[in-house]
Amino acid sequence: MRFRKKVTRLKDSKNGSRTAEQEAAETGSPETAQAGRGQAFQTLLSYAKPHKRTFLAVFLCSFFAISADLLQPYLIKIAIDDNVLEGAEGYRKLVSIGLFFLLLAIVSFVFSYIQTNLLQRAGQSIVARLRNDLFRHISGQSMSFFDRHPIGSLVTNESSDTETINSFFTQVVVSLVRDGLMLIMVVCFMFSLDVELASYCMLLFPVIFAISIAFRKLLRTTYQRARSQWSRMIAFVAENLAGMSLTQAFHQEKEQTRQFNEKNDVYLKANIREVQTNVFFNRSFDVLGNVSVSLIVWIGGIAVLGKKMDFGVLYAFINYIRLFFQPINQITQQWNTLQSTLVSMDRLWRIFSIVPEVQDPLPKETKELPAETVKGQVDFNHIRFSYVDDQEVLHGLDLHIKPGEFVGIVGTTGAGKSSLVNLLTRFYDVNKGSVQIDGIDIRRLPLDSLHRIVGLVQQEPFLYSGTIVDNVRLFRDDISREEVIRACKLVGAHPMIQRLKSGYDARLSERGSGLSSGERQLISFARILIFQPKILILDEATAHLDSHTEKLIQEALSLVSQGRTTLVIAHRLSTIQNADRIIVMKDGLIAEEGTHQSLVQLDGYYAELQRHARRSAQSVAESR
Ligand SMILES: Nc1ncnc2c1ncn2[C@@H]1O[C@H](COP(=O)(O)OP(=O)(O)OP(=O)(O)O)[C@@H](O)[C@H]1O
Repeated sequence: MRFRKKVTRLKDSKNGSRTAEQEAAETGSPETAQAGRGQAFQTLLSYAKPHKRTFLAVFLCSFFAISADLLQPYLIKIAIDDNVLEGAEGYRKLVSIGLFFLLLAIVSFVFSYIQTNLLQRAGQSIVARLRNDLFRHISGQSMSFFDRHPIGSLVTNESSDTETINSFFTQVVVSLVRDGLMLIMVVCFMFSLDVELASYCMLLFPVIFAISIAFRKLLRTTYQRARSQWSRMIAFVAENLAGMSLTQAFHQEKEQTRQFNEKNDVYLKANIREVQTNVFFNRSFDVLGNVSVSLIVWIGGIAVLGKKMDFGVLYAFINYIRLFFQPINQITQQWNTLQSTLVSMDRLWRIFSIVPEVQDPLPKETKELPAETVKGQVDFNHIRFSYVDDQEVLHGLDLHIKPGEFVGIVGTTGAGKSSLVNLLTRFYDVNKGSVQIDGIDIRRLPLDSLHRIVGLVQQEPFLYSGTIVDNVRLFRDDISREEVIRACKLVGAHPMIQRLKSGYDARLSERGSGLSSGERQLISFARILIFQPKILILDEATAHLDSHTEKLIQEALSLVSQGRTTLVIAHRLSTIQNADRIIVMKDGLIAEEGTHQSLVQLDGYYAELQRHARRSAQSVAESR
């Protein structure tokens, strides 16, 4: 991955909290942005390196196309000064000049066509590779990364930021090459026609330079403002779409629409301001161009009247001064694209420079633990953990689970149940203490082995867009359809799948919508039977399941937990009544532990939770 190789790796601190550099890279302090821009730009160019032959061909095509364009006014000058007044002889030459003019137009068309195609192809393939690298990089990030980066903004990175980089190659680079070349050649033609008049025109350069400098900061600020408002709006839309059911359930549509309108308005204003600045900037060159033409007509006209200059030369000069402003106009119009490239590059660089907090161990520290030999002993040794510095969530928790033990975890919301199991999958790393499997610190296990050993059934299981079969075997073709069907039958998902129109080939829509959360959990259970992890974590569905699905889940759970160490975060206490041990969590610590019977007898926090659950169930039943 080029971008990742080249950027400065921002080192992660051992205990999981982020370094100052990492904070700075993510929050984008100006110094970091400045430091990163050079590297980011170099990296971007390294993406272009494999296409250097194409860029050379583009340069040659531009040269031929521009030469053909610029010869045209010169031909007309020859026609006017040398042939128009020559009678029959001049007429024949005029016909050949006309044909040559036509030939030049065809040459210009052909080379421009080839150049545009070559450049588009190179630009698109550069960006396709960049998008791949970015997607792979984001997919390899730890959960803390996703806590800090809204999905909407990552979508913007993956879509519009990479597309902007494409515009850089297909517009900015082409403009710099083609228009830069054109400018140089126009100046050469002007000097070859009349040195004095050409020298006057050179006075325009400092004026153009001054205008560009005057607008530079304003253009950048307005552009950046518009872009950040845009990405705020997209992030808002992405979040809202993900939480649409909640919005509707709590009749938040009006409020959310109001907030969206507000963001949309701010973006609209920022956008208008940006467009106004651009138009003003670009049109100021038009004005300068027209002033120059009138000066040339005045100075050149006097020279023609005084017989110091041929009329054809003046005609060609007027054409060239117009052509002189054309590339300048084009180049300055690319200013915006260049600005957007810099902003996008900055943003991509910030993402690319984030090293995942959770990583594979170094080779010398790696311990192999083949999945077949795992016994399933799990030890949480005095673990301390915080998502955010200074806000500890788990405070030195100790928990030792025997191979094959079924452990239920209960507690009030926010007690730290999910945080605890997230440490076992290494979605996050502990700040202090250690988590071990069969006596080996899980930070020493390669992540892919760890994830083969520890299986997870989430509260809201994620299903990919694809068929049921794809989702159970996770797109692995070496697992047969028959195995998938057998697993689904065992967990009791078969009748439900058969009710779907295309059965096992039914394509699930995004995130498995179309299936209830209980049904999605059943599919996840089938996955467990296919992949056979030695340790199973189940975050039980919180939604009220109908009694039939609840029974199916209970049965599936007792089936899949056989022969594996199982940790179940239970929201319904009935799920874990038969657990070997129940852990009761409170404020990031274990408050009580024991079997259901012993905890009821203790009449402590667990008994209180149970009474509370019973009261809630009663009031739900009464309200029906
Ligand atoms: N991604 C996160 N970033 C910051 N804080 C978090 C994050 N996830 C959880 N927390 C905080 O950590 C604490 C423990 O949360 P956790 O999700 O582990 O509790 P829980 O017992 O699983 O609760 P629930 O039953 O509601 O799922 C809470 O105070 C919560 O606000």
